[in-house]
Amino acid sequence: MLSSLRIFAVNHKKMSRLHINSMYYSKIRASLKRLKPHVPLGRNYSSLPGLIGNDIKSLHSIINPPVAKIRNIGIMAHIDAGKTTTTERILYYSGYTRSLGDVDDGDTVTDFMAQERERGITIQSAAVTFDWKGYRVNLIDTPGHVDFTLEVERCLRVLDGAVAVFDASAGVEAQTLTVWRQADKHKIPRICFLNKMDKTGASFNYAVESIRQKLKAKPLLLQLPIGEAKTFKGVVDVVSKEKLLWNLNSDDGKDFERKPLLEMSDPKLLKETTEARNALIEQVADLDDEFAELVLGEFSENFDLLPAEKLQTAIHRVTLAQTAVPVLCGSALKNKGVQPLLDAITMYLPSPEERNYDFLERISRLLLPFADQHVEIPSLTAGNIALTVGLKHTATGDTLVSSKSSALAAARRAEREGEKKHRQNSEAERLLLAGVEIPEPVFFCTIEPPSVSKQPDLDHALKCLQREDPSLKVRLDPDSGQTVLCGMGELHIEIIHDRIKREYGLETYLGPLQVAYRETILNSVRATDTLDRTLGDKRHLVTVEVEAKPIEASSGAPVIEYADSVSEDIWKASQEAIENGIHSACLQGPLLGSPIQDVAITLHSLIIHPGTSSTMISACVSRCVQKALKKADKQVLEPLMNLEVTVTRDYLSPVLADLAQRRGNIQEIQTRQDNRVVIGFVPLAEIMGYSTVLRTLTSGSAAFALELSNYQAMSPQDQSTLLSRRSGLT
Ligand SMILES: Nc1nc2c(ncn2[C@@H]2O[C@H](COP(=O)(O)OP(=O)(O)OP(=O)(O)O)[C@@H](O)[C@H]2O)c(=O)[nH]1
Repeated sequence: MLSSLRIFAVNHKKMSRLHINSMYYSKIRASLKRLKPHVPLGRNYSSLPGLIGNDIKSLHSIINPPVAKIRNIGIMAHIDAGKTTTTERILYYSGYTRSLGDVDDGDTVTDFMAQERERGITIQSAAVTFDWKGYRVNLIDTPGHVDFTLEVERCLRVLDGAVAVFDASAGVEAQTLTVWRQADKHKIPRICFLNKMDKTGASFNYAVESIRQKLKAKPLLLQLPIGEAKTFKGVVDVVSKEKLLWNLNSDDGKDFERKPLLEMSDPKLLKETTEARNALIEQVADLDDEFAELVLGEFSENFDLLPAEKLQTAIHRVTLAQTAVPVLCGSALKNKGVQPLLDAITMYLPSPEERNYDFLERISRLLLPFADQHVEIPSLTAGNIALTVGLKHTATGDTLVSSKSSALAAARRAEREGEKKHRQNSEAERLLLAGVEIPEPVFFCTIEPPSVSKQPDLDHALKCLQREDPSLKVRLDPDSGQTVLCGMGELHIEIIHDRIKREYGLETYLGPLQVAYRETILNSVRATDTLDRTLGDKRHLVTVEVEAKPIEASSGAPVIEYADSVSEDIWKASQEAIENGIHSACLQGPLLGSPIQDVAITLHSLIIHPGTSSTMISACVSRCVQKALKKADKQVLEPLMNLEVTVTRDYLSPVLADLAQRRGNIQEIQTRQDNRVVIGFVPLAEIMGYSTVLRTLTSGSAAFALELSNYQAMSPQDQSTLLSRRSGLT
């Protein structure tokens, strides 16, 4: 039996890139961060003889701990909330590193890609393994950019728990909402860390309230801050009624003192803490029957007598059940509050055996990740995260099983389950880890190799990159024969271009970046077509009649219907050829050559001469559908983005005036401390290069996040401007 050795499939020629590596980003907002000079890796890692160089610390972390002492966790957040800084502190306090890395200096462990160090952003997830008080923690730091959720999603499916990091001055921001929903989907227990408590405008209560309101979660306040913003100096542990103060003379935050709160020295804080503890006990009792029984029986008279361990065990159960989320606070940058966060990770987040996985897998070669360093290991117990190399056909989103026979057994079971479709939560579903959802790319551009002879090298590079990053799509333009890259945003394509150069040594040329439009039709139309061709001594003859009609917003692919007038025997015998023809016709609409969506195609008549090949049937159906689409009234659909701009009050007016010129539709302007948050929609075509404009308009003080909302119909005027521009008339 097996399971829960979860494996990230990574396949790449260079060992240095054997990290969890699918990428996913757009993050126009990222470019608002100041560019940083490349800083070579100069970190001081503890070393052990016999391991790769001096870079990797702990040999003891290679030895397998018991499963109950393993924590597989991810760190997730909105961009800039401080995930990487928090991870750096965690690595330092756990002894993994001997000096503190700084995102602003470009020398963090987990942001090890050259582009990450240069830009000060997280692009790929990085995994690190370290030990904390007898526990093994496998931790993944994920990117926080709002439109690039795939990398996060890819990680979430192998995690047992997650830490959601918040900027305490901003509360819940756009990307937090997105990843929170993803974590809900994968049923990941979470704890919240309100970071940046030292920052001007930091507000514990505001951030907690936004967790309650926006995430609809029940926060369990396990800590209270001592001071806020400039006065922040430590935290109170509500569970144990102790105060934790960081030694002002210790510049790395390693030294802090933990003291019980006393009536004599801290009467006010003690009163507040007792109230908070009582409220916490009541809240947990409300969510956990076992704890309620304990509290109402033995301790109903005086909650003060309830031992901290009993409360902690109940909080662990509630966290695992995901009925509430523990909340802690601190300042990673100022080195406060990170050690209690580590304690909470081991105490409240589940071990792999507490989660339901029913696999165990074996593979030939296993590696333990230490950011960009890797150590080969002979074996690993269930519940760990590891890397594997050399897989030729496995791509992101696949589930690996131990052998062909176990795969066949799984398939047989899945088949049996498929027959009992009415049963929910089938065996088949449990056999496979949830796949990743791959959003549709919204940008594309052509890419050319330096010379025709290098085209195979470029094809190979793109094939490898696509396996790592399924959000990157590559297709061949049928008219020009050029290779077309389709990606999630300007930066996504820019980084792919850069990686092809750095990792595959190919200097490629990108065409101008274009928005991925879609097309649809507005009325029903019919068309007929006949294909009559003799090849050699064989006659291929097909006649078809189809109807194309608009339908309510669908998933994108055309809905295919067969009218009663066509005999079932005839269409069933050629179903694959017919549907291939319809799909290929809908890939290129008549207006811009963009994919057609929200249409149904009905086959009304089909006459096939005996001996006609399926290629000819496909070709005839495709031509006929294209004829119908051409006859219909047509409509261009454009990607509409959710936009959130955070700007200081002084710059609000110019930002709004600029958005009005970009066909922006403002829904709401929120007040967040001294900032205004403009929330609305804007067509993607109008927002290209927005980071530079916004930086100029606001002297670099604003930030924005973008996310695809939906495809919307363009107004007749905008559509005709676009079509004239495309046909070179304007
Ligand atoms: N005042 C303050 N600033 C912080 C704190 N933690 C991080 N920062 C700063 O916030 C910025 C973003 O920090 P990162 O650690 O890169 O944030 P991130 O969430 O990893 O960002 P991405 O990886 O790009 O998603 C940096 O300039 C940090 O120095 C904190 O506790 N207080």
